[in-house]
Amino acid sequence: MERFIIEGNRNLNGTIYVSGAKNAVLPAMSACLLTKGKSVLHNVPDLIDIKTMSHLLRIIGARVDYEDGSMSIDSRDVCFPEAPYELVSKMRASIYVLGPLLARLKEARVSFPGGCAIGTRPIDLHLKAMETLGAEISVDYGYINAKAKELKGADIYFTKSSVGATINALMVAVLAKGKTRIFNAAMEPEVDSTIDLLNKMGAKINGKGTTTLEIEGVEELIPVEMNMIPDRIEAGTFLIAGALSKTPVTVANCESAHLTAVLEKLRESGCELEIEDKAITVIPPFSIKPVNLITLPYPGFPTDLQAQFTVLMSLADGVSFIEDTIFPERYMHIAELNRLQANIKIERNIAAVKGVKELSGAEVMATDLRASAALVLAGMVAKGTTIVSRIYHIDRGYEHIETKLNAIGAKITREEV
Ligand SMILES: CC(=O)N[C@H]1[C@@H](OP(=O)(O)OP(=O)(O)OC[C@H]2O[C@@H](n3ccc(=O)[nH]c3=O)[C@H](O)[C@@H]2O)O[C@H](CO)[C@@H](O)[C@@H]1O
Ligand SMILES: C=C(OP(=O)(O)O)C(=O)O
Repeated sequence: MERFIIEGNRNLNGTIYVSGAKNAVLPAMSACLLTKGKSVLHNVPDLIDIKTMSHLLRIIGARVDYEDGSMSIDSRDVCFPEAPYELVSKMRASIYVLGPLLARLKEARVSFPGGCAIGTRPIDLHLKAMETLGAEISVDYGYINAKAKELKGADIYFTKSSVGATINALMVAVLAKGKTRIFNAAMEPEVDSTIDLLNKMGAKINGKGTTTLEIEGVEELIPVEMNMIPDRIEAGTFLIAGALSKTPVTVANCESAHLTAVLEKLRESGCELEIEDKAITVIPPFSIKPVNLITLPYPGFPTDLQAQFTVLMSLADGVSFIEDTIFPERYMHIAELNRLQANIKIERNIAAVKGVKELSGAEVMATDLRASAALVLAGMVAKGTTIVSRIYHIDRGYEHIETKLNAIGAKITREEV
């Protein structure tokens, strides 16, 4: 197992580069199963989750090759409609193969998904959408079995906004017969990116960027080549690293339009921001102001940046309240941050963060992907040395994070234990 040794009290300065978005690439890889040829995706990050999904697609019968950020997926021979527990338990995004397998092979057997320990993560909305489109769903031995003689367009109403369920429903509806309407669809950039990919393949989806999507089913989809969008969560993590620093940091290769709520909260905390076409420079405040925060579906503040923003608030000049409404139990990082002498209490699923003058290094444990990123940020500004164990979580979603941060002044060493 590997861990990070982080030397604290470091000042960051310079330009840091954002990779392609994991949460857009994973559904895109699954969507490639809908064609009967070779698609190519560019700007694909080198991440554990991407490797896990590649492995899963290979089991299903696709040929997947990856080199220098470009991935080719040849789905000609897709024939095995099963996603086994060993892989699915490692990554929630494996549930994204359910829709394409059902649409393409009219059957799928997928283990209930795993993923980060951030509270209960049901998939009832995914399954209800499949049923609405004509699938028969049954569950046995921890597996979801989906079967359909014919998939037919229909109206799907989501009682909750769900990124995953919206994407899975889209991937079935594009090949279903007739018209589907999805109401209360999620509007995250990763949903838009999936719509762009599917439409490029020949799907007919209207309503991108709104909560109502209209899909006219087509007979078949064709393979495509597409560039993946930048990772807004990685960008947001680096912006917060800049806000915690003493000198300006430029986050390059990012899409500021995807970060509106995050930029607003950074401004409220006292940061100055210089926004260019594909780069944002954050000029940190002399003293960090406390900011209250609620996570919400896009365009609200993302749950995936809640832990990192909590680190910023742990050093603010006052008290702030942080509530995660998407995953109300996503607070595993709090106990670890308190080990670094932050002063945070959880009451009724709200974190009350009382800013402290400084954090102090300690041994901490990464519990999930974004919590690990938060601990790295905290370790970089804490006094002394911080050791973060179980960093395999961070490798799921941040490409070469220590190399990127070290290039702008951090001192993080990866060590095998
Ligand atoms: C809206 C939102 O912020 N979505 C985030 C969510 O996506 P992910 O797709 O994992 O989660 P959803 O968007 O589906 O979940 C949104 C909410 O709906 C609930 N739900 C979801 C599916 C379902 O079948 N039934 C159900 O009740 C979830 O428990 C959650 O409270 O986690 C990802 C990883 O952290 C993030 O990248 C996404 O941006
Ligand atoms: C929690 C995350 O990933 P997953 O949904 O795969 O668990 C994430 O991207 O922050």
